Amino acid sequence: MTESFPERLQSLTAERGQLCVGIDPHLSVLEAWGLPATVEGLEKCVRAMLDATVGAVAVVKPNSAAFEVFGAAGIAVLERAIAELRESGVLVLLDVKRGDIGISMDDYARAYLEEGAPLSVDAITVNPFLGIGSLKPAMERARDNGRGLYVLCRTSNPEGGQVQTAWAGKYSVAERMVQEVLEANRPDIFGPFGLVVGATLPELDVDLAEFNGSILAPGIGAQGATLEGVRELFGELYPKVLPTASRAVMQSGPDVSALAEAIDALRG
Ligand SMILES: O=c1ccn([C@@H]2O[C@H](COP(=O)(O)O)[C@@H](O)[C@H]2O)c(=O)[nH]1
Repeated sequence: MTESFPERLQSLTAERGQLCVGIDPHLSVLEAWGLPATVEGLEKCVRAMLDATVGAVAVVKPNSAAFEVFGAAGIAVLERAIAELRESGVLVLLDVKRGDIGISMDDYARAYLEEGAPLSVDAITVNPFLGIGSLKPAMERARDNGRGLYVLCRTSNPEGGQVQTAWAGKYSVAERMVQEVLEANRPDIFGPFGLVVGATLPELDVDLAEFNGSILAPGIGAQGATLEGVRELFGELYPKVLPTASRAVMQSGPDVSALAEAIDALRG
Protein backbone atom coordinates (compact mmCIF):
# COMPACT_ATOMS: atom_id res chain seq x y z
CA MET A 1 0.00 0.00 0.00
CA THR A 2 1.75 3.16 -1.15
CA GLU A 3 -0.46 5.91 0.29
CA SER A 4 -1.25 6.37 3.97
CA PHE A 5 -4.82 6.11 5.29
CA PRO A 6 -5.23 9.91 5.60
CA GLU A 7 -4.00 10.36 2.03
CA ARG A 8 -6.44 7.77 0.69
CA LEU A 9 -9.24 9.26 2.78
CA GLN A 10 -8.62 12.81 1.64
CA SER A 11 -8.42 11.98 -2.05
CA LEU A 12 -11.51 9.74 -2.06
CA THR A 13 -13.69 12.08 0.03
CA ALA A 14 -12.70 14.97 -2.28
CA GLU A 15 -14.13 12.90 -5.14
CA ARG A 16 -17.15 11.22 -3.51
CA GLY A 17 -18.03 13.36 -0.52
CA GLN A 18 -17.70 12.84 3.22
CA LEU A 19 -20.79 10.71 3.93
CA CYS A 20 -19.82 7.37 5.48
CA VAL A 21 -22.45 4.68 5.06
CA GLY A 22 -22.77 2.08 7.79
CA ILE A 23 -23.62 -1.56 7.13
CA ASP A 24 -25.51 -2.68 10.22
CA PRO A 25 -27.47 -5.79 9.23
CA HIS A 26 -29.15 -5.95 12.63
CA LEU A 27 -31.92 -8.53 13.03
CA SER A 28 -34.52 -5.70 12.98
CA VAL A 29 -33.24 -4.65 9.54
CA LEU A 30 -33.40 -8.22 8.21
CA GLU A 31 -36.97 -8.46 9.48
CA ALA A 32 -37.96 -5.11 7.92
CA TRP A 33 -36.48 -6.27 4.61
CA GLY A 34 -38.51 -9.50 4.76
CA LEU A 35 -35.35 -11.58 5.13
CA PRO A 36 -34.87 -14.53 7.48
CA ALA A 37 -32.64 -14.14 10.54
CA THR A 38 -30.14 -16.56 9.02
CA VAL A 39 -26.75 -16.33 7.31
CA GLU A 40 -28.59 -16.43 3.97
CA GLY A 41 -30.65 -13.41 5.08
CA LEU A 42 -27.50 -11.64 6.23
CA GLU A 43 -25.78 -12.34 2.91
CA LYS A 44 -28.71 -10.93 0.87
CA CYS A 45 -28.86 -7.81 3.02
CA VAL A 46 -25.13 -7.22 2.70
CA ARG A 47 -25.24 -7.89 -1.06
CA ALA A 48 -27.76 -5.06 -1.52
CA MET A 49 -25.68 -2.69 0.62
CA LEU A 50 -22.56 -3.48 -1.40
CA ASP A 51 -24.41 -2.88 -4.67
CA ALA A 52 -25.65 0.48 -3.36
CA THR A 53 -22.34 1.72 -1.96
CA VAL A 54 -19.56 0.45 -4.24
CA GLY A 55 -18.36 3.36 -6.36
CA ALA A 56 -20.81 5.73 -4.65
CA VAL A 57 -19.20 6.64 -1.34
CA ALA A 58 -15.66 7.01 -0.06
CA VAL A 59 -16.04 5.12 3.21
CA VAL A 60 -18.22 2.18 4.26
CA LYS A 61 -18.46 1.23 7.94
CA PRO A 62 -19.63 -2.33 8.63
CA ASN A 63 -20.37 -3.03 12.28
CA SER A 64 -18.70 -6.29 13.25
CA ALA A 65 -21.30 -7.17 15.92
CA ALA A 66 -24.10 -7.66 13.38
CA PHE A 67 -21.96 -10.31 11.64
CA GLU A 68 -20.64 -11.92 14.83
CA VAL A 69 -24.26 -12.79 15.74
CA PHE A 70 -24.03 -15.56 13.14
CA GLY A 71 -20.68 -16.96 14.35
CA ALA A 72 -18.06 -18.16 11.91
CA ALA A 73 -20.49 -18.08 8.97
CA GLY A 74 -21.33 -14.44 9.72
CA ILE A 75 -17.66 -13.52 9.94
CA ALA A 76 -17.16 -15.20 6.56
CA VAL A 77 -19.83 -12.88 5.10
CA LEU A 78 -17.98 -9.91 6.63
CA GLU A 79 -14.67 -11.16 5.22
CA ARG A 80 -16.10 -11.39 1.69
CA ALA A 81 -17.77 -7.97 2.00
CA ILE A 82 -14.50 -6.36 3.15
CA ALA A 83 -12.62 -7.96 0.23
CA GLU A 84 -15.18 -6.77 -2.32
CA LEU A 85 -15.30 -3.23 -0.96
CA ARG A 86 -11.53 -2.89 -0.82
CA GLU A 87 -11.02 -4.39 -4.29
CA SER A 88 -13.50 -1.84 -5.64
CA GLY A 89 -11.52 0.99 -4.03
CA VAL A 90 -13.96 1.87 -1.24
CA LEU A 91 -12.29 2.49 2.13
CA VAL A 92 -13.47 0.10 4.83
CA LEU A 93 -13.72 1.37 8.39
CA LEU A 94 -14.62 -1.63 10.53
CA ASP A 95 -16.59 -0.59 13.61
CA VAL A 96 -15.29 -3.16 16.07
CA LYS A 97 -14.39 -0.95 19.09
CA ARG A 98 -11.42 -3.01 20.23
CA GLY A 99 -9.32 -2.23 23.30
CA ASP A 100 -7.10 -4.53 25.39
CA ILE A 101 -3.69 -4.91 27.05
CA GLY A 102 -0.43 -5.19 25.06
CA ILE A 103 -0.32 -8.71 23.64
CA SER A 104 -4.06 -8.93 23.03
CA MET A 105 -4.19 -5.46 21.48
CA ASP A 106 -1.35 -6.56 19.24
CA ASP A 107 -3.38 -9.59 18.13
CA TYR A 108 -6.34 -7.32 17.33
CA ALA A 109 -4.02 -5.05 15.39
CA ARG A 110 -2.66 -8.04 13.42
CA ALA A 111 -6.20 -9.20 12.72
CA TYR A 112 -7.40 -5.90 11.24
CA LEU A 113 -4.42 -3.74 10.28
CA GLU A 114 -1.98 -6.15 8.62
CA GLU A 115 -1.95 -6.55 4.84
CA GLY A 116 -3.04 -10.08 3.90
CA ALA A 117 -4.95 -10.79 7.13
CA PRO A 118 -8.42 -12.19 6.35
CA LEU A 119 -10.15 -9.22 8.01
CA SER A 120 -7.64 -6.57 6.95
CA VAL A 121 -9.33 -3.17 6.60
CA ASP A 122 -8.36 0.48 6.10
CA ALA A 123 -9.27 1.56 9.63
CA ILE A 124 -10.98 0.33 12.80
CA THR A 125 -12.65 1.91 15.81
CA VAL A 126 -10.80 1.40 19.11
CA ASN A 127 -11.76 1.80 22.76
CA PRO A 128 -9.28 3.72 24.96
CA PHE A 129 -10.87 2.64 28.25
CA LEU A 130 -7.75 0.62 29.21
CA GLY A 131 -5.70 3.78 28.79
CA ILE A 132 -4.61 5.39 25.54
CA GLY A 133 -1.16 3.76 26.01
CA SER A 134 -2.79 0.33 25.70
CA LEU A 135 -3.56 1.20 22.07
CA LYS A 136 0.15 1.54 21.23
CA PRO A 137 0.44 -1.81 19.36
CA ALA A 138 -2.49 -0.79 17.16
CA MET A 139 -1.07 2.71 16.64
CA GLU A 140 2.29 1.29 15.59
CA ARG A 141 0.79 -1.21 13.16
CA ALA A 142 -1.62 1.36 11.75
CA ARG A 143 1.21 3.81 11.05
CA ASP A 144 3.55 1.14 9.65
CA ASN A 145 0.88 -0.38 7.41
CA GLY A 146 -0.86 2.76 6.13
CA ARG A 147 -4.02 2.16 8.17
CA GLY A 148 -6.12 4.32 10.47
CA LEU A 149 -7.69 4.19 13.94
CA TYR A 150 -10.73 6.02 15.28
CA VAL A 151 -10.53 6.38 19.06
CA LEU A 152 -13.84 6.60 20.94
CA CYS A 153 -13.94 10.07 22.46
CA ARG A 154 -17.49 11.55 22.80
CA THR A 155 -19.82 8.82 21.63
CA SER A 156 -23.30 9.39 20.22
CA ASN A 157 -25.21 7.41 22.88
CA PRO A 158 -26.81 9.40 25.72
CA GLU A 159 -24.98 7.33 28.39
CA GLY A 160 -21.56 8.23 26.98
CA GLY A 161 -21.26 11.51 28.87
CA GLN A 162 -21.33 9.73 32.23
CA VAL A 163 -17.73 8.57 31.73
CA GLN A 164 -16.52 10.81 28.92
CA THR A 165 -17.31 14.18 30.51
CA ALA A 166 -16.04 13.10 33.95
CA TRP A 167 -13.28 15.31 35.24
CA ALA A 168 -9.79 13.70 35.00
CA GLY A 169 -7.42 16.20 36.57
CA LYS A 170 -7.15 19.29 34.37
CA TYR A 171 -9.35 17.95 31.57
CA SER A 172 -12.44 15.81 31.04
CA VAL A 173 -11.77 12.22 29.97
CA ALA A 174 -12.84 13.13 26.42
CA GLU A 175 -10.60 16.24 26.34
CA ARG A 176 -7.72 14.06 27.48
CA MET A 177 -8.38 11.68 24.57
CA VAL A 178 -8.29 14.60 22.14
CA GLN A 179 -4.91 15.74 23.53
CA GLU A 180 -3.43 12.22 23.51
CA VAL A 181 -4.57 11.41 19.96
CA LEU A 182 -3.44 14.84 18.74
CA GLU A 183 0.03 14.15 20.19
CA ALA A 184 0.12 10.66 18.67
CA ASN A 185 -0.62 12.17 15.24
CA ARG A 186 2.31 14.58 15.42
CA PRO A 187 4.22 15.64 13.37
CA ASP A 188 1.54 15.01 10.74
CA ILE A 189 -0.85 17.81 9.86
CA PHE A 190 -3.54 15.20 9.20
CA GLY A 191 -2.51 11.97 10.90
CA PRO A 192 -3.77 8.36 10.82
CA PHE A 193 -5.46 8.55 14.24
CA GLY A 194 -8.99 9.92 14.30
CA LEU A 195 -11.68 10.41 16.91
CA VAL A 196 -15.29 9.32 17.28
CA VAL A 197 -17.46 12.30 18.22
CA GLY A 198 -21.20 11.72 18.01
CA ALA A 199 -23.36 13.75 15.64
CA THR A 200 -26.02 13.71 18.35
CA LEU A 201 -24.18 15.97 20.83
CA PRO A 202 -26.25 19.07 21.64
CA GLU A 203 -23.00 21.04 21.65
CA LEU A 204 -19.32 20.31 21.17
CA ASP A 205 -17.97 19.88 24.70
CA VAL A 206 -14.42 19.01 23.59
CA ASP A 207 -11.99 21.44 22.01
CA LEU A 208 -11.13 20.10 18.55
CA ALA A 209 -9.72 23.34 17.15
CA GLU A 210 -6.16 21.97 16.95
CA PHE A 211 -7.14 18.38 16.20
CA ASN A 212 -5.04 16.95 13.38
CA GLY A 213 -6.99 13.88 12.22
CA SER A 214 -10.31 12.64 10.88
CA ILE A 215 -13.49 12.77 12.99
CA LEU A 216 -16.13 10.07 12.67
CA ALA A 217 -19.58 11.43 13.58
CA PRO A 218 -22.15 8.64 13.93
CA GLY A 219 -25.80 9.21 14.77
CA ILE A 220 -27.38 10.66 11.61
CA GLY A 221 -30.99 9.54 11.18
CA ALA A 222 -32.06 6.78 13.58
CA GLN A 223 -30.34 8.43 16.57
CA GLY A 224 -31.86 11.81 15.77
CA ALA A 225 -29.00 13.84 14.29
CA THR A 226 -29.27 15.55 10.90
CA LEU A 227 -26.64 16.46 8.36
CA GLU A 228 -27.43 20.16 8.82
CA GLY A 229 -27.01 19.67 12.57
CA VAL A 230 -23.57 18.09 12.05
CA ARG A 231 -22.43 21.05 9.92
CA GLU A 232 -23.60 23.38 12.66
CA LEU A 233 -22.06 21.29 15.47
CA PHE A 234 -18.60 21.14 13.91
CA GLY A 235 -18.58 24.51 12.12
CA GLU A 236 -15.24 25.14 10.45
CA LEU A 237 -14.00 21.69 11.49
CA TYR A 238 -16.60 20.12 9.18
CA PRO A 239 -14.09 19.30 6.37
CA LYS A 240 -12.46 16.80 8.78
CA VAL A 241 -15.77 15.10 9.65
CA LEU A 242 -17.23 11.86 8.29
CA PRO A 243 -20.97 12.06 9.06
CA THR A 244 -22.19 8.50 9.38
CA ALA A 245 -25.56 6.87 8.82
CA SER A 246 -26.62 3.22 8.84
CA ARG A 247 -30.32 2.69 9.50
CA ALA A 248 -31.20 6.03 7.84
CA VAL A 249 -30.01 4.40 4.61
CA MET A 250 -30.96 0.79 5.30
CA GLN A 251 -34.59 1.68 6.07
CA SER A 252 -35.00 2.26 2.31
CA GLY A 253 -33.99 -1.34 1.43
CA PRO A 254 -34.02 -3.97 0.16
CA ASP A 255 -34.35 -2.32 -3.26
CA VAL A 256 -30.85 -1.29 -4.39
CA SER A 257 -31.97 1.78 -6.32
CA ALA A 258 -33.98 2.98 -3.29
CA LEU A 259 -30.87 2.49 -1.13
CA ALA A 260 -28.81 4.44 -3.66
CA GLU A 261 -31.41 7.23 -3.64
CA ALA A 262 -31.31 7.36 0.16
CA ILE A 263 -27.52 7.72 0.00
CA ASP A 264 -27.82 10.51 -2.59
CA ALA A 265 -30.46 12.29 -0.52
CA LEU A 266 -28.29 12.17 2.60
CA ARG A 267 -25.27 13.33 0.67
CA GLY A 268 -27.29 16.38 -0.26
O1 LIG B 1 -20.50 6.78 19.22
C1 LIG B 1 -20.84 5.87 18.45
C2 LIG B 1 -19.94 4.97 17.93
C3 LIG B 1 -20.37 4.04 17.04
N1 LIG B 1 -21.67 3.97 16.67
C4 LIG B 1 -22.05 2.95 15.67
O2 LIG B 1 -22.50 3.60 14.48
C5 LIG B 1 -23.64 2.92 13.95
C6 LIG B 1 -24.84 3.82 14.05
O3 LIG B 1 -25.95 3.26 13.41
P1 LIG B 1 -27.24 4.17 13.00
O4 LIG B 1 -28.19 3.18 12.43
O5 LIG B 1 -26.76 5.17 11.99
O6 LIG B 1 -27.73 4.80 14.25
C7 LIG B 1 -23.77 1.64 14.76
O7 LIG B 1 -22.96 0.66 14.15
C8 LIG B 1 -23.17 2.01 16.10
O8 LIG B 1 -22.65 0.91 16.81
C9 LIG B 1 -22.56 4.86 17.18
O9 LIG B 1 -23.76 4.84 16.85
N2 LIG B 1 -22.13 5.80 18.08
